[in-house]
Amino acid sequence: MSTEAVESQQVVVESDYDSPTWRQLSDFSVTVTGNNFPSHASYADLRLSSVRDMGSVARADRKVVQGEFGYVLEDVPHFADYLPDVPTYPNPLQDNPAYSVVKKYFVNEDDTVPQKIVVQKNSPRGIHFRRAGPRQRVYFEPEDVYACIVTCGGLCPGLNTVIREIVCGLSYMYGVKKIVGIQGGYRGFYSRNTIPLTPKSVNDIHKRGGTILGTSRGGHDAIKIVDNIQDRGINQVYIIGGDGTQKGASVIFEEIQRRGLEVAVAGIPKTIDNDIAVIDKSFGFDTAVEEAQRAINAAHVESESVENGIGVVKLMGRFSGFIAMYATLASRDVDCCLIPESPFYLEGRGGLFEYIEKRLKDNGHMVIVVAEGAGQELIADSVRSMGHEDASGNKLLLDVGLWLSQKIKNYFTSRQRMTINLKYIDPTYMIRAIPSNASDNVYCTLLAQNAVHGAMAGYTGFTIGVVNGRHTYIPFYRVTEKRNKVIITDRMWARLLSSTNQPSFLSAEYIEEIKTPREPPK
Ligand SMILES: Nc1ncnc2c1ncn2[C@@H]1O[C@H](COP(=O)(O)OP(=O)(O)OP(=O)(O)O)[C@@H](O)[C@H]1O
Ligand SMILES: O=P(O)(O)OC[C@H]1O[C@](O)(CO)[C@@H](O)[C@@H]1O
Ligand SMILES: [Mg+2]
Repeated sequence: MSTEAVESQQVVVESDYDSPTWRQLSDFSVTVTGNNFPSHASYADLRLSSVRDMGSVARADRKVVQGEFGYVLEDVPHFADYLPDVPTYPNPLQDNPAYSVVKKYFVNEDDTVPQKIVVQKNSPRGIHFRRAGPRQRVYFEPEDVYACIVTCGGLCPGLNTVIREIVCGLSYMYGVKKIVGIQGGYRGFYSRNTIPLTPKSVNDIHKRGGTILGTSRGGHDAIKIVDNIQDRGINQVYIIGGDGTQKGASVIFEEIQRRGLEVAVAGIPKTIDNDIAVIDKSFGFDTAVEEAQRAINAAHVESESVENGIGVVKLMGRFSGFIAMYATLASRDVDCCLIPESPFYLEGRGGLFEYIEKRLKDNGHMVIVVAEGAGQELIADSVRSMGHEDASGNKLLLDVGLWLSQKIKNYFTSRQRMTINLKYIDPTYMIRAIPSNASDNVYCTLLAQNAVHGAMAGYTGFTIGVVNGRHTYIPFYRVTEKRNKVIITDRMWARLLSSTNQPSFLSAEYIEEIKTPREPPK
């Protein structure tokens, strides 16, 4: 990087991420001089001075570096930000025979990955994340590392693969010997014994579904958890779980930082629903879509074997319909896909019943895929809402599959409209409990290895994720502040609609409204 380019870099502390476009605080930005990207130590100094200048509006937990042409690096914390005197060591990978012939194995310290890859000639370069991978120097001697792994939230194919590859990555790449598993999710830190993990003990766990460590919802007590980490002398914490888990990991990291501990906290995002923001895809999703085909095939075979057969398949997806959408697109046997993001209605013109009737008349059978979070507002209208939450505070859903099946049956039996033959298939937990497929296994391996490289290099308070095909370290707040959802005005949903030929359930006014460009604010 040239000196001129470096001289124009500025460090700012973001004040308000809730606003749709993030605000540039030029009054408080600091020009970085020197002949390299900000080193961690100087960066920390700049960051803290910015924080002081900005008083109460500053967010000390966010590291944002600005460069030319609208370049923004949303960086992750590093030990050097709050522990300036921590010694560093050469990366032991340098002497690893497996990597000895690799020409450029270490990641350049300055490498970052853009979030937005489709750009126009004059558009700003936008948000970037720090590229993941091994660094020349590490912040731990292998014999000093005491690592732990915990899995939280619901099951997902690939959990065991990630556990296996963290253990093997730490052992084979860095020579780490002390690794333990925390049993039963977050509460296991303070209520259960740890289990030792070695490459031998995890050797074939990737062939099994579930998590060998167990998991749970609720039970997140940051003080007790960090007390336990401190008491045991653990200095690397690998936390595998969904959005709730990553929020919990962020709180643990803050407490660790507040206590000034040299403990790296690395999150590995997990969710079968694929609803974690920023990342291209979450592990286990491919496996889920593949396994869903079996249920859809069964529904298709059942429905086409009888007169006016209807197969209803419920798939997971509490807030996002990605599994349902991809499983539908993959199968081609699905006539209608219902997801939480696309409200639908049953009766009247353009409604679901009208479509089913037409489809049965034309084809003699049909398959409906419904994501578990779809139509919840319709069910709540007709059934008294349970209004319950699970131990983590997630709203418990009403069974849309059962409800929909009953509604369809009622519709066709009332006034002797048509004799139908409906089969309802709920494969949700069968899909979640299987081992990951080959492609997810590779994906899990790379996530685990890059999480290990990050922690060894002194990065902390990060989630490892693939952004535009590249592994990156993403600040926790980025993956927890919102959920990834199917955008029904994007091309992918249009592709689905054109493949199933189902109604969009959108009113003509709504379609007109989104097509009309809005007046820019004066
Ligand atoms: N805002 C939060 N702050 C601290 N801890 C949290 C927060 N939200 C959730 N957790 C903790 O994270 C753990 C997992 O959360 P949750 O049960 O919501 O699953 P998840 O990680 O979102 O995965 P899933 O995709 O299965 O929902 C629980 O132990 C819960 O107590
Ligand atoms: O029954 P559990 O374990 O609470 O999990 C159910 C939820 O977990 C998820 O699979 C997310 O992990 C959701 O799709 C589903 O609603
Ligand atoms: Mg969740």
